[in-house]
Amino acid sequence: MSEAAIIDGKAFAARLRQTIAAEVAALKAEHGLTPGLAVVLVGEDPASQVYVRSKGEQTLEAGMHSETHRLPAETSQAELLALVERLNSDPAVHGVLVQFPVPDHISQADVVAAISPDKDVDGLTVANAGRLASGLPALTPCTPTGCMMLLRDQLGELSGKRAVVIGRSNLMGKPMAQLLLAADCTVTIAHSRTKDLPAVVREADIVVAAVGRPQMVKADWVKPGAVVIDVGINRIPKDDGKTRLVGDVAFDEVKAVASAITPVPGGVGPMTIACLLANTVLAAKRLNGIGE
Ligand SMILES: Nc1nc(=O)c2c([nH]1)NC[C@@H]1CN(c3ccc(C(=O)N[C@@H](CCC(=O)O)C(=O)O)cc3)C=[N+]21
Repeated sequence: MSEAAIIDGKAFAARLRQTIAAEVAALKAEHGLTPGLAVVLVGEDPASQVYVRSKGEQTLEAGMHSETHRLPAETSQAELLALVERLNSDPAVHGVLVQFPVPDHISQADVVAAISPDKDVDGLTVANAGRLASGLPALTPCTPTGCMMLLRDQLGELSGKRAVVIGRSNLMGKPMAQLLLAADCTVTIAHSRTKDLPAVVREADIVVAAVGRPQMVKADWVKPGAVVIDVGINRIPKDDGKTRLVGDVAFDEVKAVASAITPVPGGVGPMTIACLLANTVLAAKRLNGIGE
């Protein structure tokens, strides 16, 4: 067997952002509509600051309206909810994203519940999760949406494939499973209580790893020729005291077995932000009654 193709999510995301920029230009010219994204960051989590900055920059590069609301860590839940309410009714804003994690004194569930489903570009509200599960038009979470694009590009038809999703979070594992199911895959959701996880993963034509455990998925867990999508973003210490980014998959060994694999960084991560822009454009069109 030859080595796996390395799926270039960075390049794919750059092309997707160009397509989005062209669509934004057309919306401006034909409808006088500028899609707008508001990102809210509470506190000073260093990783979140980096992500939020990239989101703002890429939103502007696509020709969209961008606003970033940076609130101190002591912000009360009531203050945060009041900001979300204001953004819900602001006609220049079509997407509202509150960056996670939020500080411990704020309930993530309450924050999500306050976001208008029509502006929920994270696809996290109960309304959007239910719409996705029911096969209705929805805003779908960005990371799984990006994974689906990479899978379709790699495999073409997904119908009938066996997919194993490792991880069951509301942001990633559950919506990923729903999207794969909607594409007619046979889907298993595995998690920390799954018995004999390696044997379950070995059944899969498509493996999506989203557990947050560095390099957990080993070569002997993977069926030869499977496509492996690595959603993990783990910082591990290097010998020189600095850190490096690794996924949930033992990349160097798994690439000898898989037919295609996403690297970390440069795989799924860049797709997440590109899909956030795509969701914001979609929300702007739906809010303004413009057909897809
Ligand atoms: N409400 C909310 N929605 C989110 O979608 C959300 C969130 N909160 N909180 C944190 C996670 C994480 N996340 C990433 C986005 C981009 C990269 C990304 O661009 N990664 C690059 C670079 C990574 C780096 O160098 O640090 C890569 O993998 O190549 C990674 C992770 C969105 N998240």
